[in-house]
Amino acid sequence: MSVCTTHTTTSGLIMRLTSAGRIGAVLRNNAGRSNTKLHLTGATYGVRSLTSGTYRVPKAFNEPNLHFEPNSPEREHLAKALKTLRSQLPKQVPAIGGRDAKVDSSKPLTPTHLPAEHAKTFSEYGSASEADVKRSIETALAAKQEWQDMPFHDRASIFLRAAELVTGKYRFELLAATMLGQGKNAWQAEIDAAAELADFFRYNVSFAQEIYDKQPTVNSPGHHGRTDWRPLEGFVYAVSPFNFTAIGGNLVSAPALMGNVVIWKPAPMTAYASQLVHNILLEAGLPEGVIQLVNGDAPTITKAVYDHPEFSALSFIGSSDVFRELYAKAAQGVGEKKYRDLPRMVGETSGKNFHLVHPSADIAEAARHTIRAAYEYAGQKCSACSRIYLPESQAQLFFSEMKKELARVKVGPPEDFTAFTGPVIDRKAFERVSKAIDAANADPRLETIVGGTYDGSVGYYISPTLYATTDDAHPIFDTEFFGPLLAAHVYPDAGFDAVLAQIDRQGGGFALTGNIFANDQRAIRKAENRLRYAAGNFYVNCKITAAVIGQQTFGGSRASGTCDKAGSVGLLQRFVAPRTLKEEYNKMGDVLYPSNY
Ligand SMILES: NC(=O)c1ccc[n+]([C@@H]2O[C@H](COP(=O)([O-])OP(=O)(O)OC[C@H]3O[C@@H](n4cnc5c(N)ncnc54)[C@H](O)[C@@H]3O)[C@@H](O)[C@H]2O)c1
Ligand SMILES: N[C@@H](CCC=O)C(=O)O
Repeated sequence: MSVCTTHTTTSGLIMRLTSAGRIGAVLRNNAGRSNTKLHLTGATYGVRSLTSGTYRVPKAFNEPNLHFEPNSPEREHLAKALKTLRSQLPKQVPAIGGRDAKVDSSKPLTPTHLPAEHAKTFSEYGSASEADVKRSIETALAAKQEWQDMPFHDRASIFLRAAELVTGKYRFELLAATMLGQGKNAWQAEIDAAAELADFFRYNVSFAQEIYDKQPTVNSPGHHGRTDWRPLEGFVYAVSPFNFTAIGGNLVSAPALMGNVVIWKPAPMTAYASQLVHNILLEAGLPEGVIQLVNGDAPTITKAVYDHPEFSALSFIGSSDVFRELYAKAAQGVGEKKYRDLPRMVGETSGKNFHLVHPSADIAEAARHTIRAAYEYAGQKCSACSRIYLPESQAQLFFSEMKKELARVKVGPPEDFTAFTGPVIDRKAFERVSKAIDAANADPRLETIVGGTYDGSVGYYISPTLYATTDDAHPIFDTEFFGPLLAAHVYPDAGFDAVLAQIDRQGGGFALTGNIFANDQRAIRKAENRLRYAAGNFYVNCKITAAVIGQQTFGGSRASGTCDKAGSVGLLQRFVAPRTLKEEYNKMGDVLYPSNY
């Protein structure tokens, strides 16, 4: 029989000491409800493994895509899921996520609208106050010890189970949420909210295994060196953008898998889709406090996070300006010695991505790739093509191929399966892009090849637009519009070397994605060499969007980000603080060295 005494720690962790020296702990969440029970032995917290073996995680694989052809069963399932979701709108999303989280109806909720139909409210989300965020941080920190002590195989199991939930039970719900809430068509939602999300969960598990496997291989006789891949102390702040449901999933799963706890602030337009992802992780067995989903005003949430001494890393994806602001604030805090650690800044941001067409290229193929890269999802992928460089001899052919193919492209709402592309995300985006179009239409240096129109009466629609110019210094090549707006520079065929220098120089300081279309291998080699720092992802004879997890790691440098590469070991590595261990098996015997005699 063991006797229990109970102690409450400042972090809200209640520990029971038993006469047998075992510690039982009950974690409490914000509301003070007990939600997790565990038994701990001696001074060790967490769930111990009582089985033996160095387990290997299953090999990761890319989720096979569904294609939604007419009359396919998946198209039918998805149409049904869309209809169901529509009938439930607006979806209410609590300020703080969690298994039993409820919307506080005494507080105002913020609406989001369907990008394709702005008169209709899609979600209404609650806003966390500074005090709510502080409590969430404490809840996360209280969950940390148990989480980081959980054997890796068990942590991995949770994310592998989540991948199965994403691709099975919740696939169509996730797709419908991403389609209606973020304005993606079926295919764009499929490659994001089903495939990429599951791929991140599965591949991150393999990347984590790779990290843990990295151990010293050279040991002097009688010595043994090891690496303890510690999670960071404190907590990680993850801030995700509107345009990919999967990105939020990666921003939280990468640090969490390595034993960290995370405060997750998703973009408002993904409040509902992010809640689904969070709930999937909880259903897969993620302990409640490990990822704290917090909605609301970005500066308020950020203030609470940045005021906390245990803020240890920012994991950000979004625009360059916001990242710079968050980076600068963190640096200020570092200067003021606000934090125990030197918080890691991990961020992927904006792009001004290019296609380069060489005179030797297959022009019709280059045009098809360009349409997908520039106009899919209304040009709202960070990787989207927004500047293209065309040789004078091929420019007219390229333009006529673009016109021919674009005549087949339909712009419409996500529920119309025949629509190739849809609206931009919200009024702010619509105003930004339509203003740029007005300016371009009135600019005598630019020739309108296609598009140049917009219609915001029902949804935020901008027609796929292409301008051409011979002005090699036009500011249109330096601004990220984040819409279906492409600008072409027509260069003299003999000026290939000069255009390489121009591409490297232009792009608003960003360096995310770029490519070359060419059949001349010497041109490909030259472009690969000269544009080495102009893009973090450089492609040859294919479009610059749609990197596949496990195949093309993703991320840029210069102003585009810290280039830690989503979908790689590199990203996970940012969320560990390795400890070096060395053990000697021999006795020293003598303090003096032979040379001292
Ligand atoms: N490089 C990549 O991998 C990648 C991927 C997706 C999107 N992006 C970029 O993201 C941008 C589009 O996404 P967006 O419109 O959601 O970006 P955004 O910068 O407006 O918002 C990103 C996130 O930051 C939050 N945020 C905004 N202001 C903030 C502040 N002052 N303090 C704290 N948080 C704040 C937002 O609420 C959101 O959660 C584009 O620039 C695109 O290129 C980059
Ligand atoms: N990784 C995606 C882009 C993500 C940003 O929006 C791509 O490669 O197209």
